[in-house]
Amino acid sequence: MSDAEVDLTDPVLASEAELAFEGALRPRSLEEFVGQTRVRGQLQLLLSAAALQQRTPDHILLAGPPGLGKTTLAMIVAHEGGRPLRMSSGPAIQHAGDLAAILSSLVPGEVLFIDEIHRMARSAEEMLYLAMEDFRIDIMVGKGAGATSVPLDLAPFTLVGATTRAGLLPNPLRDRFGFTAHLEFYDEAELEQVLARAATMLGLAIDGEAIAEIAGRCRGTPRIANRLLRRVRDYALVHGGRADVDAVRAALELYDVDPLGLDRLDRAVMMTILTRFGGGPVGLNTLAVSVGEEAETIEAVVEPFLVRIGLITRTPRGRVATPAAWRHFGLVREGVEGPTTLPIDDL
Ligand SMILES: Nc1ncnc2c1ncn2[C@@H]1O[C@H](COP(=O)(O)OP(=O)(O)OP(=O)(O)O)[C@@H](O)[C@H]1O
Repeated sequence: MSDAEVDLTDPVLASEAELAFEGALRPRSLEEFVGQTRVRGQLQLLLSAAALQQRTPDHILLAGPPGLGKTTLAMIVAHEGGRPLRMSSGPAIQHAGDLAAILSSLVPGEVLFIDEIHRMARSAEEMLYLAMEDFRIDIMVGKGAGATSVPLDLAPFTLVGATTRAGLLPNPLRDRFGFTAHLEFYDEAELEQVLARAATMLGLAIDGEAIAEIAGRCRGTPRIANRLLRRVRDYALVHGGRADVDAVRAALELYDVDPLGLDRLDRAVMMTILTRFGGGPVGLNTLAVSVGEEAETIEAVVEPFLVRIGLITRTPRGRVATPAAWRHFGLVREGVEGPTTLPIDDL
């Protein structure tokens, strides 16, 4: 996908240009990593203890929505311990053999990062149990009645698994991680730090007010913060002006990112709940069909943000719009008296 096709507020990484841009901005140490104070402290302790005992650190599971820093933390785990890093992902491991090839070629102490670990093949998952616990796998040789299993010792390694859907991992796999970190959305002060750091690295002169304006619109997600900053930089460059708050507002209006950070898909979801289903409740699949998007995207990307900023709630019968949502979209629920619009500050 080209840079121009990237949806600006989609927290999932998409374009090649962005990959290079992110690589340049990635923090390299826990100290440089902004926010997630608790997780940072926990990881620091785990890594320091392993270093003192001269052993490989425990396996680590990183859970949380896309773009919050899971890949960055995996790289930091390797970097801080001076260990090599091997990167793979669940969708790339479709057979136990794919995993056996990776595991058998690890060098002692290597960090193996498996992104989207919940999408790995079931047969590979089972192989991973033994590998994580005993640094050993059983390889099946031959077929049918003559098949035998040959044990293969592995070099000790640290598995860092990342998932946006921790609930989808089978318990035996989840239990084999020595530590699970739940990454949280970032608050605005933290996002301002992420943005200020990125602006410095990009050599972009931007004032505090402009940074705060971007921080308020990036859905608690550093990846989106960096992406919006890039568009603001382009805007200032093309218009020959400063990257000030006016440039931020103009650039983000151009890209259809509203003051709450809602994009076109968020708005489509909200308007569907509000106008087609009278505010809900609406089931996830019905909602997905109505807006023409995959249920998984709505559940993993759109919904957590809308819940977080208080525009919808999840009930056993489906998604329901909150009074704040009616106000934000300037709508009135049938049969309910009230003003049609209230300022966004009221949310
Ligand atoms: N705590 C942080 N401090 C500074 N920058 C950060 C932080 N977390 C993430 N970033 C920035 O956001 C970008 C995205 O982070 P990263 O790729 O680690 O997210 P992710 O959770 O692995 O996403 P995905 O699950 O989609 O791969 C990084 O390139 C980095 O520049």
